[in-house]
Amino acid sequence: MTIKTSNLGFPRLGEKREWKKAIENYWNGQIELNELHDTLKNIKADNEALQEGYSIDSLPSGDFSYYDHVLDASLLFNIIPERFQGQDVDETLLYNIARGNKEHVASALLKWFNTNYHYIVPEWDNVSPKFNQSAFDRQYTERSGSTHPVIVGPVTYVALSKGGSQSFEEKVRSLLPLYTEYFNQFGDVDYFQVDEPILVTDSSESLKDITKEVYEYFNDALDGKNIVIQTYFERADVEFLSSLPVYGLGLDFVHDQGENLKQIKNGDLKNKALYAGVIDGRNVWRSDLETVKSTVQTLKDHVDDLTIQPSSTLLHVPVTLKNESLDQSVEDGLAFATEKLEELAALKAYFNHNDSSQLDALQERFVNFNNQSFKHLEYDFDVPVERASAFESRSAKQQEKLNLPLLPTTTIGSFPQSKEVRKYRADWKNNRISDEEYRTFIESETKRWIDIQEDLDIDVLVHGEFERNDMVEFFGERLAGFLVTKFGWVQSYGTRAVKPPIIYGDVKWTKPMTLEETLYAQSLTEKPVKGMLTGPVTILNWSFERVDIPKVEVMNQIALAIKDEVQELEKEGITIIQVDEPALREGLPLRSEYHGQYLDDAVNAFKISTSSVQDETQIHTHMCYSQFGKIIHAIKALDADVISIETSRSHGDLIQDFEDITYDLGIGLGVYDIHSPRIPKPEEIKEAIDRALTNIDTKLFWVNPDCGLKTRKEDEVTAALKVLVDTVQEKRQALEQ
Ligand SMILES: CN1c2c(nc(N)[nH]c2=O)NC[C@@H]1CNc1ccc(C(=O)N[C@@H](CCC(=O)N[C@@H](CCC(=O)N[C@@H](CCC(=O)O)C(=O)O)C(=O)O)C(=O)O)cc1
Ligand SMILES: N[C@@H](CCS)C(=O)O
Ligand SMILES: [Zn+2]
Repeated sequence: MTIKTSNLGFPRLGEKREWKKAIENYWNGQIELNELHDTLKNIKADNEALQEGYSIDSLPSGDFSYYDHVLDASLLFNIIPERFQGQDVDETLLYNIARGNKEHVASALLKWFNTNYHYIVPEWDNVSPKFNQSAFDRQYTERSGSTHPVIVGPVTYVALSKGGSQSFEEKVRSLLPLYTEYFNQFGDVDYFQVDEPILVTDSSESLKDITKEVYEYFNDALDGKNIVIQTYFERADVEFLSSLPVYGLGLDFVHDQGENLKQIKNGDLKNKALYAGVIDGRNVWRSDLETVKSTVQTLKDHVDDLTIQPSSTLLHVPVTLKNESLDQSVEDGLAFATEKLEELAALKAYFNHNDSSQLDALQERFVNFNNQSFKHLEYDFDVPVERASAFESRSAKQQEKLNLPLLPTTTIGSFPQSKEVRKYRADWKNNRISDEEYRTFIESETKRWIDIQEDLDIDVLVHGEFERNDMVEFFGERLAGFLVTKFGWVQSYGTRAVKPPIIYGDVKWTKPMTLEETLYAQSLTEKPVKGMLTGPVTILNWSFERVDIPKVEVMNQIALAIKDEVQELEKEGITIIQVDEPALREGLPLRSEYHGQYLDDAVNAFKISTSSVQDETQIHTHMCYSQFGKIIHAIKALDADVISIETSRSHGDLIQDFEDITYDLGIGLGVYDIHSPRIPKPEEIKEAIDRALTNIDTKLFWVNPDCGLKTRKEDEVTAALKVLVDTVQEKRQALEQ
């Protein structure tokens, strides 16, 4: 049997983020739409040429996007938020929904399963589903050669959406003729890749009937066109999926704890082509091709029609190693998107042409890397994981020290990372300016923003994080055990990207990382300045983690390092320390059988970092974009004195979770959406506060924006914060009367 190769999706950012730069230039009016089209067309063509260069048998199409592929599906099927209806379906509408405009708020952003990628949540209220030809034409421009169009499947699409009075099933059914119309747009294609990752989650049991209905409908309507149901990130129910009338199944053989392979060996896959995800699509390690070889051999023995591919779209890994200048011994261990395609090509040559030369060369590099020992330190994880006193008594001591007003106001940490800030950092990193010049600049920016915060009359101040490129990469640059890349960008939301650091060895605190900037800021004001750290769970989840030791051990190593930093800050007189954990929810396993262990480990790691402080030191944490329902008890168990959370983009849905349990620790409510340039109206902020205060004790309540303000412009920040502080001051007066 000949084995084929395929790919599920390629990063759209471009090698050096050309995609981001073009779109942002278009938004800023620096280029016209034509030029945007041209640049994006070139990136797409480059991506295709690169994949063709590795003789991938079937390339994805339609995975490229002008913002987000879920939003693309919404435009394709006319699921347009009510407030944006009536406009032409074009780029203006696309970016209005994604970013909001002067009149209307943007749609909500949520995490795509357990990744750091955000999709735009479809809204069903009063929509008129129909097939939009213009949206299709932009998305699926013809390519020559073998291709499989990619689209998010109807069950997943509806499961990820919100609003509307129709039932889940009604929504799915209303889309089926539109998907058919979509399929019928194409002439000859290899197959249709219909992404249904929702079918690897717990919900998959309750979704079986409608899933069956959908794929039976397509089978009747499609006149023999080949559909592959693509799953990833966890094991699937192979027997059930095999019972559906589709041509093939896409399964993840990397993140399935061995369960997909077991099912294949068990003979659960019947009369289906198998699209086997054998190369890790979301971590950066070179594959052990000897092990992959034996997996593929086993699959070959059980399956008649076999295609090998990455375990998921490569959207979640950087484009290429070729622009990096890493030590060879480390680079040997890595494979970004391009190098993963090289691995597929080597496997194909081995299986189809009995040519093992490429495979042997790659395997030699894997072995070189893994022969080095990265585990040598001993750790004492036996440190306090409980605060000395319960919340009530320590919070009284904190208030005595801090003397904060009712409804204290604060921000989440970062202030605008302006072009100037980024330029200074780039100049410093490239040795164009000295350490001293960089430090002087960071200090002047910090001072400017301490003054702005004082003028605004905010109660608890922040230093602004001007010295940080990113809240995780910054710590990755300073902790032992991490390496950072030059161009290892991965899309996070819209045009915003991150460069996750790579954990390759034992993590260790070596010297203070945040002290200088925090103490400098504190020296400028009488008001408290929060120490600002990223927590161990988030550092782990937003890094590419080593896989040679258990994940929990890596998390605890990071936790000890953050504990060391917490203690340094406390020792130097910082009285409020915020340990951000925005990625805690995202790391939740997709199957609930693993939730308990994950949450226990995550809570424990946070508490390793934060429990050793005195009662008087106030520990804050922050989480954004989170759907808290399933983890609310773990959030409470963190025992943070104050948590600040995002609520405004979910239009208040989220606070319900905190209302539903007795959350009796400090809570700061995000009262406006920082992802949008829009300035909030006082009534909106007042409404958000009033709603929360109906159930949350006034004495426990703080007011803050949804998240850090690094992406916003200075005038947007000052205007929005003024509205926030003015509204709170009015509210305070009303409460005190
Ligand atoms: C809170 N969020 C975060 C997530 N994940 C993280 N790892 N970090 C997060 O903060 N996930 C969920 C959310 C996602 N939110 C965001 C918000 C904002 C960004 C963002 O702004 N990203 C920037 C890149 C940030 C960065 O690393 N900058 C570097 C490099 C700067 C740069 O572009 N340099 C230029 C040269 C500059 C010059 O010469 O003028 C270059 O390299 O070309 C830095 O500041 O040093 C973005 O631009 O997308 C991401 C996620
Ligand atoms: N302190 C960080 C948290 C972002 S989730 C910031 O303000 O950007
Ligand atoms: Zn945040």
